[in-house]
Amino acid sequence: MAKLYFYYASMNAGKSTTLLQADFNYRERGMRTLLFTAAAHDRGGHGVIDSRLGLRADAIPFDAGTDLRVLAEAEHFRAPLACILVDESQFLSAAQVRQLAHLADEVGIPVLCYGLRTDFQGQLFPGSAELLALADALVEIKSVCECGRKATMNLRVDDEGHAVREGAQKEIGGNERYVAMCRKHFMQRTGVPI
Ligand SMILES: Nc1ncnc2c1ncn2[C@@H]1O[C@H](COP(=O)(O)OP(=O)(O)O)[C@@H](O)[C@H]1O
Ligand SMILES: Cc1cn([C@H]2C[C@H](O)[C@@H](COP(=O)(O)O)O2)c(=O)[nH]c1=O
Ligand SMILES: [Zn+2]
Repeated sequence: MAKLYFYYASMNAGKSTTLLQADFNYRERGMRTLLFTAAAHDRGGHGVIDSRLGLRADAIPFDAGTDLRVLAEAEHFRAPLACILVDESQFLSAAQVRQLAHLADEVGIPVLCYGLRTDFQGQLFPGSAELLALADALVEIKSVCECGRKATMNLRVDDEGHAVREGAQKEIGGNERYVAMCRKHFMQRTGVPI
């Protein structure tokens, strides 16, 4: 049975790199894949998955109105897909995650989602919450805080490097705007009351 996977991590942990390696692995064996990424996440260009190691691939951009099930079924009908890979899956809606679950369960295509677990306030993203609830496999991709502990949280910083505590959940950016860190240091820097 095809499965729905959620590979989750903090920022700068290697999610996009791992996705692009998995994609290459399928394609070098002659199998067809379908890639999605969030339209809003245009750090490396619109509809592009880019890793900090320099790997890049074009992907179908999704926004709130995208029906991933319809798009994937049409592609699968044209020529069978071996796998669907979704980057920035924290930005999926709950309904879109259910579309992906349908593709795994009813169409038989494995779906690999890569994304953040929590935002700059330590709250789940909508897509991450639904993936944590529905995925067959939850796989953590690990990275380290400056102290050597596992980095599980994402601190948003301003231009002076000060912690940002309030703001919209979605703010596209990279290493200049976010620092992955362990929970202890995230709590200390944000001053979140216990
Ligand atoms: N030149 C490099 N050589 C090896 N690793 C690198 C290099 N540049 C960045 N990295 C590593 O790549 C990882 C970030 O990869 P990326 O796929 O962009 O992360 P994510 O998608 O999780 O934000 C980090 O662990 C970083 O240390
Ligand atoms: C923590 C957090 C992140 N984002 C955005 C910032 C980036 O554009 C992506 C994550 O990129 P990655 O390096 O591929 O992991 O998500 C956001 O909008 N809000 C947040 O709280
Ligand atoms: Zn730390």
